[in-house]
Amino acid sequence: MEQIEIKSQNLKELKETVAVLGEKPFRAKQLYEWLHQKLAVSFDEMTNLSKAFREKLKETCVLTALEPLEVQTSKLDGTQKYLFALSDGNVVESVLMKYKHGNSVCISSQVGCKMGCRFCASTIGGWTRNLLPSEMLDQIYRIQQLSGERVSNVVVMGTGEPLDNYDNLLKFIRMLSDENGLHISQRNITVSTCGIVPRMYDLAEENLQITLAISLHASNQEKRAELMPIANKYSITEVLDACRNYFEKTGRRLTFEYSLVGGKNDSQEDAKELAELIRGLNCHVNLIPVNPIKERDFVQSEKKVIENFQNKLEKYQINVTIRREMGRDIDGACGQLRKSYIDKKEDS
Ligand SMILES: C[S@@+](CC[C@H](N)C(=O)[O-])C[C@H]1O[C@@H](n2cnc3c(N)ncnc32)[C@H](O)[C@@H]1O
Ligand code: SF4
Repeated sequence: MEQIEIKSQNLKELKETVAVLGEKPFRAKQLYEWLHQKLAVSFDEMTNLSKAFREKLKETCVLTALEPLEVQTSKLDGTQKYLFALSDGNVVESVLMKYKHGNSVCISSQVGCKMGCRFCASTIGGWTRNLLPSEMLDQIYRIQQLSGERVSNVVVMGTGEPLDNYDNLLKFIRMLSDENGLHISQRNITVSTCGIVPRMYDLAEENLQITLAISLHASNQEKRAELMPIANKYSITEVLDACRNYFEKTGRRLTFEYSLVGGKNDSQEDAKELAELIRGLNCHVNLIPVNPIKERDFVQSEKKVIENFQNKLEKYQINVTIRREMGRDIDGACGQLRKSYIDKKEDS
């Protein structure tokens, strides 16, 4: 008999599992709390469940728990990068960032990525598989336990394209915000996408309060397609239409991420074109100085160029911030810690 992957079950599914195992319905809530509030990593910890029930659980279920392989801590700002092993030997990375307003965790949604964006380390080795809801949740659970810090914000901005793992992502969001679990407000959850248009329309219908962030990175179709192959499938116009629909349906302000690549998309004309493109949309632009990766020859825009870009957008009344670079002294861009671990393993 196939084992039940119990940490990906929501409370309703857990009630069914508990019934099949011959236990009273109230046990499901106790079990859910052990898994998602007390963050248990073994059935033996669940001391208010009978020994016989725990034995049954061990026989019939697998309990997903990520194993920390490496933790890097920034001396500059306390940012921590975690490398976790999954049960099949794959590895994923996650980041804990400490801000005045609370602690934020950036999680991965897939092992690798199919999308091939030119400046991104996460896609260099291709895509291996989707992460399960439990594997997304457990990145947060383990970080909360290992760091002793309460996590208040979650961003799905690590390796992978979350809307390419749609069903698992939705289950993850609902379980993360469930009052019987960590109960993180959906308003404190951000999902970042490269612009999978049909899924953006689907997401608008899910009755969620999350923030949707769109990786735009260019002010026109041609430039975007140079940086992001997905633009050949869904045009920039289609992405913006989907954004307008998302705002109409959810009332949630959108975030546009714009990685500034020296000499590629950082001119004053680019800024003007961007302002015109998104005019009238309730949105916020996050400028990200691109983090150079050794496999590509992209360079970061100069500080002055970044500031001028920001000023130009502000002239057009666009809400804009420059993303503070967190953990600058530890393994660079997103996906690089995982990549250097895999490279080292292959070398040896
Ligand atoms: C790694 S992606 C994951 C979420 C989703 N796949 C997406 O593209 O929005 C999160 C953000 O990091 C940005 N990013 C990736 N590599 C980067 C780099 N080397 N420097 C700066 N930003 C980068 C992406 O463009 C995207 O806006
Ligand atoms: S930026 Fe996002 S979509 Fe593009 S390759 Fe990286 S993880 Fe994938």
